[in-house]
Amino acid sequence: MARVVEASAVARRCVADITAERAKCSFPQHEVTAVLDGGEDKTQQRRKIEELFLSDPEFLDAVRPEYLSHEDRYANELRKACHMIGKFNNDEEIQQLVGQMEGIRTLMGSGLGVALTKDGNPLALHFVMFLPAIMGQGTVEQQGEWMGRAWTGEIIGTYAQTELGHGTFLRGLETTATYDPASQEFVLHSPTITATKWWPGGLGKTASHAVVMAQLYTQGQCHGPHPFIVQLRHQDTHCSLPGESHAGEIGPRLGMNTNDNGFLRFTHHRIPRTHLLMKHSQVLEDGTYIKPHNNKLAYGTMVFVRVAICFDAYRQLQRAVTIATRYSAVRRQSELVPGQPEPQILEYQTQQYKLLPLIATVFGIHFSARSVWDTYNEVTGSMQEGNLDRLPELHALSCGLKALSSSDAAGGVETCRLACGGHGYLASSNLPRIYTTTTAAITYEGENTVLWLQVARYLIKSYREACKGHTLRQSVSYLTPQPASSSASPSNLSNHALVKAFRRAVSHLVAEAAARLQKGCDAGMIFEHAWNSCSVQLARCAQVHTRYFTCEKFLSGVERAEVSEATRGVLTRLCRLYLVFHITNNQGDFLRSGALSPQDMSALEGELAALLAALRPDAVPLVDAFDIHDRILDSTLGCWDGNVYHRMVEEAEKSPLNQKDVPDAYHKYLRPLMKANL
Ligand SMILES: CCC/C=C/C(=O)SCCNC(=O)CCNC(=O)[C@H](O)C(C)(C)COP(=O)([O-])OP(=O)([O-])OC[C@H]1O[C@@H](n2cnc3c(N)ncnc32)[C@H](O)[C@@H]1OP(=O)([O-])[O-]
Ligand SMILES: Cc1cc2nc3c(=O)[nH]c(=O)nc-3n(C[C@H](O)[C@H](O)[C@H](O)COP(=O)(O)OP(=O)(O)OC[C@H]3O[C@@H](n4cnc5c(N)ncnc54)[C@H](O)[C@@H]3O)c2cc1C
Repeated sequence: MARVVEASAVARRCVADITAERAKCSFPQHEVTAVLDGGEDKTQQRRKIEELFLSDPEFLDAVRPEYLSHEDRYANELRKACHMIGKFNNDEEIQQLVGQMEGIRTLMGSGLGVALTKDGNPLALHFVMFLPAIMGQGTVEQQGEWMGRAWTGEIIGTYAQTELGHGTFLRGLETTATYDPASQEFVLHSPTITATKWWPGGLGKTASHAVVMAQLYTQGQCHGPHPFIVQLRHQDTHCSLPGESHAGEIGPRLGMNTNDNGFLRFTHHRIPRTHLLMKHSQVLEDGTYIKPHNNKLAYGTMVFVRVAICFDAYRQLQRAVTIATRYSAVRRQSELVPGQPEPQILEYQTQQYKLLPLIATVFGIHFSARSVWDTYNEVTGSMQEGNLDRLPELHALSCGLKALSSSDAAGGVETCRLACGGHGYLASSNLPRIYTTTTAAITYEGENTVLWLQVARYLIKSYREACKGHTLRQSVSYLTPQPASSSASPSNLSNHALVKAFRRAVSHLVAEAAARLQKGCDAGMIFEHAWNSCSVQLARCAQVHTRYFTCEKFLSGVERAEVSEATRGVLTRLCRLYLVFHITNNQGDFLRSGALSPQDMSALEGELAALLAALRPDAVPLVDAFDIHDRILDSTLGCWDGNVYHRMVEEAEKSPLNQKDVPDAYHKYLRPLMKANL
């Protein structure tokens, strides 16, 4: 009984601490929530959908997934994923709320969808890549043939591109699709072990179909990687199709273990000619190849997914920083002043330095991802009308923001874990799972270093064009060399002056890299070797350019937001923190280019400390404004009421090892050892 009384005193203290934080709020929280949701109506809609799904007992887990076997874990997540589709298909209210067609995809990828299927959704690839591939790469007839069945879940697909030997270098894929005009079929074949498809999500056991990327051969010529629809499993029995294709799961991974990532091999597997997705390029019955307007159009599905990943990174970081910030308001440790009560760890400036820039980063990713999404829609809209002019810009923007958001989010989640001390290492904090999910995005859909180099390629090309006097696209127009008179240090350090300083720092970095590249070529290196010898510097150009892009979008997003002065105030402080944090962390770039002076840096470092102090009272209110339901956070450390210690103990008690006082393993292994010498 004494223990219970003591425990509830602790609970009362924790709850009191977090409640006191909420009283400090300086802004109307619903406005920040609405900014992030895209309007108050969207907030209401999201909450309603969450309520409809979270109140459904089918989405509850009988035990923590970590305690299940590999197979049971997969089955449990598949059960929930299928129930999610069933619920969507059979409930008109949900369909209206989420939107008839796109809705189910949005739902699966939303914070809610990701939280319901905790360790990876076996149907994710179906919605995120298989359907978009058919939409983006199929003709109207092909869409008619496949889309309806795919939306309802009659067929389940994946996107099988990566092979054991090649992921990054698409032109190096080895799977072949050779056209046979006699039977009007393509013959799919994996000529070597390294041609085995490896990694596609859902390929192991879930998918009945796949979009397979293979080298297209016709009339004796190879035309590069193209997308083909391939049936993998029998429509009634779900058995593998005997002999000609062989699929399976690749085994346990760092995380996302219920995505049944798979392998696939073909042995002269025949598919009809019409299974080549022919929106951009065609093979006629006699084997004649019709070229696309641009041979990178076959890579379109990846462009879409790279943009989608930015939103995912945003949501994962939101969850992690909510957990770590709430916990930091409840956790008390050490003495700030000897003899005085232990402070909340959020009082330590170093803790604020870990968390507040991450709260700002959530907004930075939000505003820039929205902007890239708008660009994606504009560019794909004009591509429908045959105008491909802005495709290179979209490619560079989507590569840059995918790389920046995934690395910021993964680094940020790890910082949040560290900010929770030992308890952040517990599965029940949910930080390990959020981390393993987030860090995967650094690798998939284009490994980040490789994507940085794609951005650099665009920057150098643009810079060279600017030097020839050509006009550049808006996102890189600042690379145009400026007259010397415009390069004086800023007269003030306003937000706009700092964004301008970013522009100057990137321009300088790009000009230096271009000069070094040229020097290599002038010294007799072939361009590719010169490029490789500068690639560390080139990747850096891409990173700073993309950071500049996020700063610019953050600032314009805050300026344009239709909110009260109090909300604009807190968002402006966050934006300022984001700018100052990244500038003071990368001083070399700004000092070398003369964009800022050492005196400016001192002033900004002083301001950084002041910003942390100014934002400290709004830390918990800001993460509260992310409006993440406790079930979606799924964390003993991050729960709304702050009752952390009770939840931790409650979760620990559920461990299967705690169900028996003496485990069977004691009798089997430990006892013989302990009693060996008796
Ligand atoms: C939930 C998610 C689950 C995960 C799923 C997956 O991972 S699925 C698997 C995901 N896998 C991956 O993501 C694989 C990552 N790898 C790749 O995407 C490509 O192989 C590559 C881009 C690295 C190089 O490709 P390459 O060797 O063929 O090309 P290159 O370097 O010789 O450049 C030639 C020109 O093409 C341009 N261009 C390139 N891409 C695009 C595009 N999409 N659009 C428009 N343009 C593009 C480029 O800018 C350049 O233009 P320039 O300068 O000549 O005017
Ligand atoms: C969780 C997860 C899910 C996935 N899901 C899918 C899926 O559904 N479908 C699918 O097809 N694939 C999938 N993949 C595969 C993924 O797309 C590839 O792993 C990714 O594109 C990287 O390719 P890679 O593995 O060949 O790495 P590699 O290219 O071998 O990278 C290894 C190292 O080499 C470096 N490197 C390689 N090329 C260059 C270069 N040109 N310049 C400089 N450095 C270079 C990289 O930077 C990296 O450091 C998934 C992967 C993971 C981890």
